[in-house]
Amino acid sequence: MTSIEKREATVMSTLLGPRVPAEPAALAARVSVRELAVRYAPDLPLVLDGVDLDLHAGEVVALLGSSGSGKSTLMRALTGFAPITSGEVTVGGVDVARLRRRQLRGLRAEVGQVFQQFNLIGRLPVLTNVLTGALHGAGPLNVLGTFRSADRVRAFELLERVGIAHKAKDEARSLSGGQQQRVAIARALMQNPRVILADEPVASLDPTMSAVVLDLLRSIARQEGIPVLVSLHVVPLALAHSDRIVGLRGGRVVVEGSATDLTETDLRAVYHGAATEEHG
Ligand SMILES: Nc1ncnc2c1ncn2[C@@H]1O[C@H](COP(=O)(O)OP(=O)(O)OP(=O)(O)O)[C@@H](O)[C@H]1O
Repeated sequence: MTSIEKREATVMSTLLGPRVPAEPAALAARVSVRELAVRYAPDLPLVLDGVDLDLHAGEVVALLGSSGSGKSTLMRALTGFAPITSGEVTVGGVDVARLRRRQLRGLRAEVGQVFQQFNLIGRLPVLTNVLTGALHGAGPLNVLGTFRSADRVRAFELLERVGIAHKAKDEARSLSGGQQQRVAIARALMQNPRVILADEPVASLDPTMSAVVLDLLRSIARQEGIPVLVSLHVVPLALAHSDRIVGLRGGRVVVEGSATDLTETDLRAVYHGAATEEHG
C-alpha cells in the first residue's frame, strides 16, 4: 500500500467505522429487497407488502403473477420509480430510498431496462439506438451530435453479440419485433449495467422469437455475470429460460424457488389462489 492509499484507508475507516467482514463478492446479492412495502398514495392500498428478493450475479429470475400482482411495481422500486413506503431496496450495495434525485439518475444509468414495446427511436439507425445507452452515463455526445468512436466500436460489438450487426445502419422501425428487442438488449448492455430488468420483454413476440430473446438474456446473464429479472406471463417460458422463479400474488411473494422445482401447487398459489380469493 502506498502512503496515499494508507491515508485514504484511514479516512475511509474513520468515516465508515470499524471494518465488518465483507460477504465474498460472488455471494453478495447485486440486488437485495427486504420487507418492501409500496403504496402509491396514502389513501391507496399497499401494492407490495413485505416483499423479499435477492438477485445474484449470473442468474435469471422470472417474476410471475397475474395482472396487477405488482410485478412492474417491484421493478420500478428497484430504480426508485415506485415509492418505497417501508423496507429496504439495495442495488449494488446502494440504498435506493436514500438517494437524491441526481444520485437516482446515476443509479438508473447502471440499470439496463428492456420493455415490452422495445422503446427504440424508430427513425434512427439501429447503431444510434444502441449508442443512446451510453447517454445514461457521462454523456459522450459531443456538440455535433456524434458519439465517441470507442463507443461506436463498442455499440457495433454489442450488435454482433446479439446477432444483428448486419442491421446496424437500418432504421430501427424497419426491423422485426424480435430484432428490435435484441437492439434494446444491446442498448441496455451499452450501459454496462449492474442488473437488467426486463418487464414482459416477449409479450409482443411470437413463440420462436420469445425463446430467442430469453435465451439471449440468459446467455448474457451467465457470460457477463449480470443478474436479470424478467417478468413473464407465460409459465412454460419462465420454466425453460430462468434459474429461479418468484411468484407474486396480491403484492406478496407466495412462491420462491428453483425453476426446476416449481410444482402445480406452487402455480395454483400464484394464479388460481388469487382468483379464488377475489371471487371466492
Ligand atoms: N402509478 C400508480 N398509481 C397508483 N396505482 C398504481 C400505479 N401503478 C400501478 N398501480 C397499481 O398497482 C397494482 C400493481 O400494478 P403493477 O403494474 O405493478 O402490476 P403487474 O403485476 O405488473 O400487472 P401486469 O401484469 O398487468 O403488468 C395495480 O393494482 C395497479 O393498478
